[in-house]
Amino acid sequence: MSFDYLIIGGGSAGCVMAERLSRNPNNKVCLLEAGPDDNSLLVRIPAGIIALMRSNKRNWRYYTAPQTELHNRELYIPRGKTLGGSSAVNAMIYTRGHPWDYDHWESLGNAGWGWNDVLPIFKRSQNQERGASEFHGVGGPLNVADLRYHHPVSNAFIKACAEAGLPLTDDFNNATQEGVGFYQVTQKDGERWGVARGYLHPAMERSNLTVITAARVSRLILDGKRVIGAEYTRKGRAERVEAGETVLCGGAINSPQVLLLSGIGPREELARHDITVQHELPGVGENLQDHPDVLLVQRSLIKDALSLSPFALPKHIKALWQFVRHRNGPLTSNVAESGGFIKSRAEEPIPDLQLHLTAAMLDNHGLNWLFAMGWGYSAHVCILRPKSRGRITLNSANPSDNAVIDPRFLTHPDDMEAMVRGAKIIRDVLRQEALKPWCGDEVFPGKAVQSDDDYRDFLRRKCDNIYHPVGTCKMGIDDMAVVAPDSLRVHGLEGIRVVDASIMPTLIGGNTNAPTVMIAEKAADLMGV
Ligand SMILES: Cc1cc2nc3c(=O)[nH]c(=O)nc-3n(C[C@H](O)[C@H](O)[C@H](O)COP(=O)(O)OP(=O)(O)OC[C@H]3O[C@@H](n4cnc5c(N)ncnc54)[C@H](O)[C@@H]3O)c2cc1C
Repeated sequence: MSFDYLIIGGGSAGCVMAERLSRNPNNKVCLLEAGPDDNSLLVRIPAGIIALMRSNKRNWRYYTAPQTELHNRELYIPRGKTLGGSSAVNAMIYTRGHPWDYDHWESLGNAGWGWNDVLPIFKRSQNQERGASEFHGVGGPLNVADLRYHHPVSNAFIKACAEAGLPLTDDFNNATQEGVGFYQVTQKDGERWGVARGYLHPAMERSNLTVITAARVSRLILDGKRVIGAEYTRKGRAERVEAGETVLCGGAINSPQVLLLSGIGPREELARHDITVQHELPGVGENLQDHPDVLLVQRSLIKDALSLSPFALPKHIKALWQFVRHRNGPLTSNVAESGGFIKSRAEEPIPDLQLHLTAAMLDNHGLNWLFAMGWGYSAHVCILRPKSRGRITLNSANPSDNAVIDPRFLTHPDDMEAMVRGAKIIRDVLRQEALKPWCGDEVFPGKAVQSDDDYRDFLRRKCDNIYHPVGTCKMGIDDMAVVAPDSLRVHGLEGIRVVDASIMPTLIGGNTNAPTVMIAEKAADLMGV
């Protein structure tokens, strides 16, 4: 098979690329996705995230390497494995980060990626249901809506934040970002509106776009320094596809893995696995950044939480009816309805913490079933610009082995101290008057945690991640950069670009789906399509 363009990975970025590249009927475009299609009720129903978190079918279900600062725990890393990628399994929160993040990218040598350059792209890629404004656009493919359902404890959490002296806001995507409130979500008419729904599904009507699912790319095919296609396996058979240009959209974990398997990366890492060096590029897999996150959990006196208890069954049946009949009620919840961006101390120039409140008892990403059968609520706090840096390496040269994911969480001491400040702030919020009707026993951090050392110990035991790995094929002009800012072409190679969350030079201060869509839209602009 031969195409003009080959897209590897049908996730957030891959869906945008497929739509943009196939707009011109003269372009023959092929999209290879490792997972199945996204035709699933669990994907459509927003609260389906609870089941997708455990899915073997549409979730890669990765684990990190042992984290040295976290008692060598191996942390769960869910990633979407279906059309739409992680946008098909995510919490649908629509945030972009702070304008500073993009001006910072530009200051690192990435001309054209400053806030004033990217704001128009964010605006044109969205359909803001509240209407157009200085910061929002209408008519774009990504539908951005207010939640149709708010759990009472999410409301009380916002009030408690105000009582604790935190600012409130009704828009996290303005110039300041600061404040607590309800998140807006990528939903439409009460259903998840992932990037596949917004971009890919309409484009799949086009005869010049071929989408092949269950096709896992094992390596790129090179002719000298030019990439001419890729090999993939489907139903146990090895296949190949050739293309004039290949766009790698495998996400921050799989894109570097595919490059490494193809002999593109740091010499020593390739040598360790007897992979012939096709192109030495020391930055591939380096610079991994993710948001470390911890949960503070309260038991609830009122039994109204999202519980997996059998006693909650009648409520769940009613919720299903509300969803089926009216597309509203608890099943339209994104399960992290309220939260926001705050400063961990007065001298921070911009918010350095993000909060998410879940009206459920959560431990280990909800994978702890027994715990989730309790009645309670959980407040996440994460630091937005961690200084720790990790890496993606190979387990082996076998393409069906998972990569080694080592975010090295909290290895930078400043990250630990910011997490301690964050945990203290949230604990204070959870004790405020507005939450008193719910406030039962504290589960985490627990009564014994009082001193700063206790908090550090708590974080070593419980700190985890909140699903935003980026940076492993970073954009830039320095020695460790993998792609060039003016084209997203891989340095030193022809016929190959990387377009996904892995190109972020630094992690933005917010959830990463909308920024990934922006990256892909901008990539298409740079390609002139
Ligand atoms: C549980 C969860 C909750 C999240 N919540 C939010 C949120 O509320 N808001 C937000 O903004 N962000 C959220 N995120 C993050 C956001 O969804 C991601 O940052 C974004 O989707 C990343 O897009 P991507 O294109 O880089 O990668 P992905 O969307 O992960 O896409 C990569 C695609 O490539 C495919 N692939 C990988 N390797 C291969 C291969 N070898 N061959 C073929 N195909 C391959 C994968 O199956 C996948 O479909 C969440 C993520 C998760 C996992």
